[in-house]
Amino acid sequence: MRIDVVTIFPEYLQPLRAALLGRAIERGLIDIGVHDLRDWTHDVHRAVDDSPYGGGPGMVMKPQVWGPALDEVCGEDTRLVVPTPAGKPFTQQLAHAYAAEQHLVFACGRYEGIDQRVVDDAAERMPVDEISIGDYVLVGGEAAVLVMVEAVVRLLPGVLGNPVSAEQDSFSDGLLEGPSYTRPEVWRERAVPDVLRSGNHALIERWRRDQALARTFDRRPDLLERLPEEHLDKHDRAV
Ligand SMILES: Nc1cc(-c2ccc3ccn(Cc4ccccn4)c3c2)[nH]n1
Repeated sequence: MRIDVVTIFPEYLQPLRAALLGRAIERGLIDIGVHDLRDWTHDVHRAVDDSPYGGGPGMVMKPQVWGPALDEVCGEDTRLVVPTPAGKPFTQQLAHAYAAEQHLVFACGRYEGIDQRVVDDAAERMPVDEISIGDYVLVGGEAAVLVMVEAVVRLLPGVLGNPVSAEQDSFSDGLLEGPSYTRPEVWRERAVPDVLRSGNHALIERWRRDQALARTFDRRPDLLERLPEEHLDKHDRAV
């Protein structure tokens, strides 16, 4: 998979080259390109924004700069992803869909966003998704891209040391993950739940599912409403 990011703050994307993602790049599992949008400006001031038509606060990013940038960075098999507070929600399901793509290009806006004609024009040549990572407002798209790239790349074969955990993720079975424990057995007078040291794998699996159901019910009841009917057995309903 190839990922390209267009931004006026290329340095903001440096974390993509660290740790797990950095190792995935070194191992050739992904290629990542970060491009400075100002490389496509034409004026001495390298302007990327202008006042909004219709008035209102802030500035809007110029189509004459974004257009040529995306023309050059995007290719035949590109999916363009544009982070925005007004986007469709980014979910684990969407992360899996993106992990199957050949080429993702992320367009990082700043100010009040990018002139809408840039998205409309690109959508005539490629799939374009306007995506929100949550119901809060950031200053620009870069932090959203770091989140999405991490969620996508960890799903690629060979990236995670323990691939099983990608399937057992929170959300993968529709529930939140329950609590985890490691040594020591007792820490600040708090003991690890006995069942986890019982060696009885059926009991452990049942306890973990009960914990996941209880936590989901408490923190994200909306996820339970979305679960397909057959997803909960009669024991689950009793939890
Ligand atoms: N889930 C998300 C995504 C964003 C996001 C993504 C890209 C941009 C480019 C500019 N801004 C600031 C801004 C503020 C006000 C209205 C429009 N945009 C962004 C914010 N915020 N929250």
